[in-house]
Amino acid sequence: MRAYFKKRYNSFRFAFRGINAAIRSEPHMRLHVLGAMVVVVLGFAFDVTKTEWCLLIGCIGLVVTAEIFNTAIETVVNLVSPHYNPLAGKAKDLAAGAVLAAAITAACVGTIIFLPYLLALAKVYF
Ligand SMILES: Nc1ncnc2c1ncn2[C@@H]1O[C@H](COP(=O)(O)OP(=O)(O)OP(=O)(O)O)[C@@H](O)[C@H]1O
Repeated sequence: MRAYFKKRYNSFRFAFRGINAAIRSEPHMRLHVLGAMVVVVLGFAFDVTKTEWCLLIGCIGLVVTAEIFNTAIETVVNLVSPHYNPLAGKAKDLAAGAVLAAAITAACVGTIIFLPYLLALAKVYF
């Protein structure tokens, strides 16, 4: 039983090490984290609804998860194909495309949620 919990504990430790490695080594990941912080601050500032929080948190999770998978794929590709290979390039392009698709989705959701709040704020001042 003790060995079981130690194994589960180590699995979490390795997973957090992976997230930490992505934040430390990937400038894009740091940009995503910064973007997530801005979204959370705006969420509190505009006092968004519970449903809107769920959508915003879901989008943050989607983008961060896509970036971590992208980093993992890039790392494996660099390991198995350090020299030029069209398939290696395709794998990296696909992984980067997944991040872009997630980021576009998040940008659309963010615009739909925050634009009405921003317009209402603009009406108060102008
Ligand atoms: N081994 C390779 N063979 C063929 N094309 C490659 C190879 N490595 C990279 N490429 C091409 O160069 C592009 C950029 O690759 P790179 O490894 O610099 O990733 P990146 O997009 O700069 O990632 P990041 O900035 O997140 O590290 C890839 O999307 C791919 O088109």
